This record gives sequence, C-alpha cells and structure tokens, in this order.
Amino acid sequence: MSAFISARDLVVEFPVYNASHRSLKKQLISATTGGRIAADVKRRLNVRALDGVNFELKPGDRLGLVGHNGAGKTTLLRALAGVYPPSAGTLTVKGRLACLTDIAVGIDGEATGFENIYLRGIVMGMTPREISAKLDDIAEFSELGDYLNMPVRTYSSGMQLRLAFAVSTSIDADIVLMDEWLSVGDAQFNAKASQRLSAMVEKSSILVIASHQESVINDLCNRRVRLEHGRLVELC
Ligand SMILES: Nc1ncnc2c1ncn2[C@@H]1O[C@H](COP(=O)(O)OP(=O)(O)OP(=O)(O)O)[C@@H](O)[C@H]1O
Repeated sequence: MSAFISARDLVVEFPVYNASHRSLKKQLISATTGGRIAADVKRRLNVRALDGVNFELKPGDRLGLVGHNGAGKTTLLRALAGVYPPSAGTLTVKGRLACLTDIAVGIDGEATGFENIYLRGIVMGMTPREISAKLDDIAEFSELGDYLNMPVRTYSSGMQLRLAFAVSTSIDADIVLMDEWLSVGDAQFNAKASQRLSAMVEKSSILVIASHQESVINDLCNRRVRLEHGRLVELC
C-alpha cells in the first residue's frame, strides 16, 4: 500500500471554556498570532485552528509547514496523527505513522526504562513482538545501561528524552511527522540522534515537518504549505 495523505476542506476547532466573551473577542480582533476566534450557535467561543485546508501528499513528498506562531502547524500535525478529529471536512491518512511531535506520550515515571520501551512502542502502534525484536537496538542507542532497570522517575530530563527518542525513532514508518527537527541530549548524543532521524526520514515515504527555520525547510523539503490564522495561503 502506498502512503497517501489527503485533506479536504479540513477544519479543526477548539471550544474555549471560561473565557470572557467580550474581552477575548476585543483582544483577538487585532491579534497577529493564533487561529481565528468565532462564536458558535450557542455563543460559545471557538478557536478555528485550521480553516478549510486542502492538500494531497503522495510518496516522495517532503512537506514543510511554515507560518507565524499559532498559524495551525502543530494542530495540522496532530490532526494527521489522529490526535484531533476534524470538526468538518475530511482527512485521509494511509500508511504507518511515526509522530514525533509529542515523543514522551505514553512514558510512565513509575515503570522501568525497559517497561517504558514497550509502553511507548505500543502507543506508537508497534506490536510487542516487534518491540522485542528492536529492544537491544533501542537500549544500546539510548546509552542508558543499567538505568533501564530503574523507574524512569529517577532519570534526569535529558535521560528521559533519550529513552523517548530511542523508542520513537525505532518504528519503520511510511509517514514521519515532526514539529521542528528534534534536538535531544548532550552534544555527543544529539549528533547521533540527528543521524538516526535522517535515516528514518530517508526510509520514509512521506515527511511532514513544521519549522520556523528556513534552512530546515530548504534542506529537507520539496513542497511547502504556508498557514496564516489556520488558512492555507501558499501550497507548492
Ligand atoms: N488545545 C487547544 N485549545 C484551544 N486552542 C488551541 C489548542 N491548541 C491550539 N490552539 C489554538 O490553535 C491555534 C493554532 O495553534 P498551533 O499550536 O497549531 O499553532 P502553531 O502554528 O503550531 O504555532 P507555533 O509556531 O507557535 O508552535 C492557536 O490559536 C492556538 O491558540
């Protein structure tokens, strides 16, 4: 099956509770960041983070998502990952995903490093058998040694990220989703992490990466979407 992504008139809205209707509206009328604010039929405020977005991606596409703070880039990545359902329109995603936007999701502080490799792997969509086959590689890459037998709550934040990164980049993915080029650990680890990410992206069929760095988009991408206040204003 070839990887494929299609967004048709995609809308993602977030209801905003406990917001002062008048003051929020006033404040946001002139906002240059963020999605558009609108009241629904029940006069509740909604942030329209994605507003009628259309595009299609096929194998070989490396899409760079650009736009101002709050333009909707992360929302689009999370919608592609199935975290946010469309409020309207349709989104079709075919292929196995590696979503690197929230790499620590599924990590449990009370569980050991080894147990967390399974927990995070399962959240990523891997089978226990698949994780077992990759366990040595993940453990070796993380360089956590005997710490893998200790509860993750005893790790430093950098060690937790190493673990999350090692598992999250072990999946064989058709589609890679990334919010900025991931940077983890100290200088030595970050260099090998970057190599591992590059290898993962090269093997994948479709890449979608959001970035504020022009050089990242230029180096990695052959297509580009610019979002402004949730609307797609440039597609090439
Ligand atoms: N969980 C949420 N609840 C309410 N509003 C949200 C939520 N997540 C995002 N938004 C709103 O949706 C809009 C788009 O946010 P998003 O995080 O997708 O922007 P972004 O382009 O990734 O921004 P940045 O470059 O700052 O990371 C913003 O107006 C933001 O306030």
